[in-house]
Amino acid sequence: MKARRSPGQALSASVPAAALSGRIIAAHGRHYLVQLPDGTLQNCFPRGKKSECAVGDVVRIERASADQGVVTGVEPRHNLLYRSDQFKSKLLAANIDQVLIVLATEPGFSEDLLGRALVAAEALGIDPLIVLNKTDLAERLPQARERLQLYCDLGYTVLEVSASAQEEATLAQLRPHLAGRASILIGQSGMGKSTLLNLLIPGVAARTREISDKLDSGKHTTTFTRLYHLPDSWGDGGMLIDSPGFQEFGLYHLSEGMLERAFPEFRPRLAECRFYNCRHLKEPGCGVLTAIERGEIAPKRHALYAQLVHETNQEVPR
Ligand SMILES: Nc1nc2c(ncn2[C@@H]2O[C@H](COP(=O)(O)OP(=O)(O)OP(=O)(O)O)[C@@H](O)[C@H]2O)c(=O)[nH]1
Ligand SMILES: [Zn+2]
Repeated sequence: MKARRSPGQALSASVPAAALSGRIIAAHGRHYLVQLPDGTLQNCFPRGKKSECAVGDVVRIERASADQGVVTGVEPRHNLLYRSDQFKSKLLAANIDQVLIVLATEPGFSEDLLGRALVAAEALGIDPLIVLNKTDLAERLPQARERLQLYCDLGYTVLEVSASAQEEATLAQLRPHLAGRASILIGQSGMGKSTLLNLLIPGVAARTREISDKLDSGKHTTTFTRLYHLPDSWGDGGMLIDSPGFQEFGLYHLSEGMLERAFPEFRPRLAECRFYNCRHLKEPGCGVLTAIERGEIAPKRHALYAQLVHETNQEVPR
């Protein structure tokens, strides 16, 4: 077995009593912006070399100067969403309730990325919400619906919206799902993530500039993960986290045992496998493989599972 240290583990231990407490609302490498209860933003850095935090983390800080601080501790997390391969981990967000996967009718979306985002959410035990945007492009809609039918059949919620052509209707559809919860937006480039964010967070451009100015301290503009508060009128403490678009969604940190359970359609079959340690790849008497033969599990879902199992077994080069 590989020994895997969870990111951020090193920091969780000691929390000094008299420190200030706030939430990380933006992160760029080891540079964090921490929002304090009075609304001020502090530029913060972790103390230890290995210590990592994520947007959404509630941290204790010690003020080093008027607008600088040192992160001295992290409150226990409910969860931590991250990507990883055998070389590195990339933290996405902590303490989230929902993964909002933004897809579009045009350009075509990557089903691989969708599948991985669903697995990541399942592994954390949080809800995924699939949002199909640009439904106003009517000629592209049937094909997108066809590609998403499998995921509807698996029980995932798919909302059809049009962020630029039907603003009010889109807001009305999303609001009940987002209000009072912490959601992270995930999507490939071009799906309309920024358009959605602009719609959901009034004044987001100015807010982003403020964060960017602080975080970059006058240097080049980079992309980074940011947390926005949903409008007060939406009710209690809802948050939306925007992550920079990415092409790869490695889930190296998920063990085979976690992977098999992250496919909801596999779960009822696991007890049917002849061998208690069945890997569901080519074992005789496998409940999952039998269900595929009967047409009850989609081969492409199993192909994704097999690929993730392959990736998680990659050796770390010495
Ligand atoms: N027809 C249509 N176009 C849309 C809709 N939403 C967004 N777009 C367009 O799709 C393009 C991409 O939208 P963005 O919001 O920039 O997409 P993004 O996912 O943030 O992409 P990146 O900025 O590359 O990360 C823009 O030209 C938008 O105007 C929609 O509901 N319908
Ligand atoms: Zn099996």
